[in-house]
Amino acid sequence: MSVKVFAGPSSWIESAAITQCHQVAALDGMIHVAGMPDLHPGKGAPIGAAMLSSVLYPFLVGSDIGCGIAVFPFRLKKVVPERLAKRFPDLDEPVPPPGDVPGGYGEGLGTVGRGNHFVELARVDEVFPPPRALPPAPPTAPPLPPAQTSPQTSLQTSPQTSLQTSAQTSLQASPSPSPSLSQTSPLASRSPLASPSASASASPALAAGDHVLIVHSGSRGFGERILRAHTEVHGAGPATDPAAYLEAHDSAVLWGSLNRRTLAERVGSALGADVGEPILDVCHNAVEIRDGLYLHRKGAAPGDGQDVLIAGTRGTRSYLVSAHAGPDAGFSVAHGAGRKMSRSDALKRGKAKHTVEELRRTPVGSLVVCGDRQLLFEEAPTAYKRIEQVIADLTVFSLATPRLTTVPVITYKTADKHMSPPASRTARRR
Ligand SMILES: Nc1nc2c(ncn2[C@@H]2O[C@H](COP(=O)(O)O)[C@@H](O)[C@H]2O)c(=O)[nH]1
Ligand SMILES: [Mn+2]
Repeated sequence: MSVKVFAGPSSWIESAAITQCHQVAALDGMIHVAGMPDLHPGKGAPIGAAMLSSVLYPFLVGSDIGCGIAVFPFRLKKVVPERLAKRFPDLDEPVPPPGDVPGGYGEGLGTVGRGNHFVELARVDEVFPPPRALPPAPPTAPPLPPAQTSPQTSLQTSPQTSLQTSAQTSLQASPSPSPSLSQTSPLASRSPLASPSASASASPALAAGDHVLIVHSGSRGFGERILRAHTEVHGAGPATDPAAYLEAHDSAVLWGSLNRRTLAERVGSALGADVGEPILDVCHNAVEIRDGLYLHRKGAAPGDGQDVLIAGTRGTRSYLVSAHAGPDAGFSVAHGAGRKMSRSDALKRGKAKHTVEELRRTPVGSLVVCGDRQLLFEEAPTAYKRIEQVIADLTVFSLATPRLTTVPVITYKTADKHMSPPASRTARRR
């Protein structure tokens, strides 16, 4: 029941998020809570955290089970952003599901979903020279770098804000997951997505100027249905039948991945692009079984020996990193910049600060396809923390090594009826 937050003295972490980490640490069976530098408060549980426990808690994964970020090589003959933005298909309209869709859940396949989800055409910007040798994941807790001690003082606004303390509540004996479950769960042995830590670090064959499609989406209504079935009976309590929850969870993880591929194919075919196999597809809301324990991740990417795209915002760079996090960090890294403002604050402040036109063309010159004005403000780049700070923290704490950056060209959030595709404009003229 320890809590450790990987944020340096210059990083701003809301005290409410630290409080949530300690509340989670006090749960029965909880062993360790690792907060990432993009840590921020969520609904009842922190976002940007990896939580290791002998007890399985579905609410710690949340409703968007299987949400993740995939990066696809996206080869286009000519990139004229204004023209391409108009050709994006309506990604709020689902496609017919295949017969063997995971979990038999057919609704909403091929849709991006609202909120933070997005499909982004991005350009590879800076490619960093390869590191000489990646440090292996430490077998035990590494000594703290100097930066780790300072935030303890800078964040001491409440008794619960110290960054590495033991939770006040003592660990109560709780049943460990049965060994047979750990061995037989699909999570223990199946696909790299279902077993996030299993995937190897691949060197992406990308060069500056190449284009990629970044797809951030989850399991839409499927994950929500799975969580609701649990919470309606047990609220924030543990899963009484972990195997049943895990079976549904694994289907949602696969569904999320299928959805990201479907989105990439839809956009590829509408834009006339050649879409390759994903360079990476990493799920940041899931539970992994590790040494017979449950490692819950909510807004945290598996980070022990694999590449991860850490999203910035639609108006800043994103970073592809090689992750090498150890047990202290819950074998995890950040998944994004993390929200700095609540949606309502972003809306209120944004309206005073930005025009809609400003938000449709970002400071890096990229275009935003978003027909929903409110979402434009809620998701403004200024609503997020600085991605450079997140990456600096991951680097200082030896959790990740930056490999390259991407810069947005077109970010699709939701259909914009003013930007109809050429085909429908032609149809209307007839
Ligand atoms: N490159 C972009 N990144 C974005 C955009 N909108 C949000 N974000 C980042 O994604 C993470 C994901 O958050 P999650 O908790 O919903 O999984 C978020 O922290 C932002 O940093 C965007 O349009 N483009
Ligand atoms: Mn997500």
